[in-house]
Amino acid sequence: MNLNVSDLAISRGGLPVLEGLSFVLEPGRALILRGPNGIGKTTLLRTLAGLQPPLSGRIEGAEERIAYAAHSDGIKPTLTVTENLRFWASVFGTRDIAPALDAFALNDLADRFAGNLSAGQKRRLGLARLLVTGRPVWILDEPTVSLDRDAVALFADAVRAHLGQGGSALIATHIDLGLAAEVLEVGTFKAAPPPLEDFDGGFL
Ligand SMILES: Nc1ncnc2c1ncn2[C@@H]1O[C@H](COP(=O)(O)OP(=O)(O)OP(=O)(O)O)[C@@H](O)[C@H]1O
Repeated sequence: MNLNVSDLAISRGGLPVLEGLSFVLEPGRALILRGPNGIGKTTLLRTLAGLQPPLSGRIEGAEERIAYAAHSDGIKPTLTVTENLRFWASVFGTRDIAPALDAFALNDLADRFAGNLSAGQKRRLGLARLLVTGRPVWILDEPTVSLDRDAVALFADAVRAHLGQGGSALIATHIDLGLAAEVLEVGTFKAAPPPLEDFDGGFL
């Protein structure tokens, strides 16, 4: 099933950010979001994840199918790595956390409290959560922040495996992940600034 986005307009803090955005994300495909800081990539991902409504347009194929990895990784610091993954598995109605531990090289850290992990280790745990969701559409906001080169490679491998199993991924990133993916330049869809209600006042 595709994720279909048609003529989407979105806002943040009451101001329009992007408009006229349309794309299709097919099973087995990855789409990389590119664009300068502040253009609206996070706002777009938040909207697709259902955290805020669009101004207008249509999003089809998102319901109950999206796993969202945001800037904040949402790990529970007083639970161990294993307990975190088991917690998320129970939330999403899945059982097997072993592939997630393996994919992100977390076995040696399995009994450590998540709050005591390094930034990159926490990020690996946050990304491992994707695997226990069982959800097919991964929405990822700068997923490689804090990751070293080996961990970036692990992440790219996990995405490739996910695509190979018929999943899809929409990834906002400033780095080259080495994935066979299309690139969507978000800046093309920058919204026009709202008209000034008080035109003269705008100069004062
Ligand atoms: N909580 C907020 N309240 C109001 N405005 C916000 C908020 N967060 C972001 N913005 C503004 O919304 C616009 C879009 O921000 P967004 O975070 O979507 O950009 P981005 O493309 O993801 O940027 P970056 O590459 O820096 O992560 C920016 O002008 C930003 O300043």
